[in-house]
Amino acid sequence: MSDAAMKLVVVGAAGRMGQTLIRLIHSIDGVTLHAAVERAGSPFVGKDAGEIAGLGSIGVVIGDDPLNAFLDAEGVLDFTSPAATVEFSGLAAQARIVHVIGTTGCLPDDNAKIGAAARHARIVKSGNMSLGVNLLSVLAEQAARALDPDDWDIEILEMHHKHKVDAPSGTALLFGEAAAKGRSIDLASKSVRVRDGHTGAREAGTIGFATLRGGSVIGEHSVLFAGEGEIVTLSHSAADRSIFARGAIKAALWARDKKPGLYSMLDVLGLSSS
Ligand SMILES: NC(=O)C1=CN([C@@H]2O[C@H](COP(=O)(O)OP(=O)(O)OC[C@H]3O[C@@H](n4cnc5c(N)ncnc54)[C@H](OP(=O)(O)O)[C@@H]3O)[C@@H](O)[C@H]2O)C=CC1
Ligand SMILES: O=C(O)C1=N[C@H](C(=O)O)C[C@H](O)C1
Repeated sequence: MSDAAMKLVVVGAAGRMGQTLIRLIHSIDGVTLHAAVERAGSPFVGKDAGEIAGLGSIGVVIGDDPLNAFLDAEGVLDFTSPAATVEFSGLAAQARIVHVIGTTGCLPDDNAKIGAAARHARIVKSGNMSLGVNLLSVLAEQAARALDPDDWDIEILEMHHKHKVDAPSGTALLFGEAAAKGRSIDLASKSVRVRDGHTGAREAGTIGFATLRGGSVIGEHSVLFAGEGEIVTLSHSAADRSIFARGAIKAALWARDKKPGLYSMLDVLGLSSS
């Protein structure tokens, strides 16, 4: 593997995560900001990425041509939108580079296209890039395996800032998948994502989701195991977006010498059980 700093592109450079990534790349060794990209027509195109991220000028101007940015880069860090991420995965495959995907809200059709791109790109995708959440997902899987579904109900609660556009959060779904794996069930057929009106009693074995939105909350998640007379709660609080950015950079460096394929943060962190 090369000793030179890994050349990274940040797409969605002016967004909440894009700015956080640019600040972190600037402050650590082993990675360098090769290019920064926003959508064509964005008011941030042509501006210095460091100025937008609050660093002052760093000499990297935000562009709107992702393929050109990817061709001489080694990896792309992507916290944008599902449509943009699908496009970027195809371009990352063309450029044969690492694509770290933090974008949430992808539908099955989007994931199929991302999976196809992973034949040529090294893709790491996760609904949450933090160490804490990924560790907690392993614990949620273990708890779900240990607790009888006839006696213990699983509910997943999340709260995020008022600007978030997808629900449930990628992290809530990650916890849901972990709990479903622990119970050896299919999440899609067992999840209850909305309750309203006369719902009837709770069906045993289902996994419920509840979503709160408001203010500037970065990310609060709880996985509740509710039994007769007791509740076990696994919870995670994000106090700063740098936990996600740090995970994304770690993922890019990890994937640098891997074969093309679709990987998760559990693979990156050595927490994968299968
Ligand atoms: N996995 C994880 O650990 C985390 C995941 N996320 C996820 O990351 C995503 C982004 O979150 P956040 O940073 O808060 O959102 P923001 O809306 O602040 O940032 C997204 C940025 O991407 C830009 N963008 C959208 N489409 C394109 C495109 N085609 N080309 C270039 N840039 C584009 C947006 O521009 P414009 O405004 O013009 O559309 C915007 O600047 C969400 O899906 C969120 O859930 C967030 C935090 C952690
Ligand atoms: O949109 C966000 O902000 C976040 N999105 C991710 C999610 O959907 O879980 C991760 C984190 O919670 C912040």
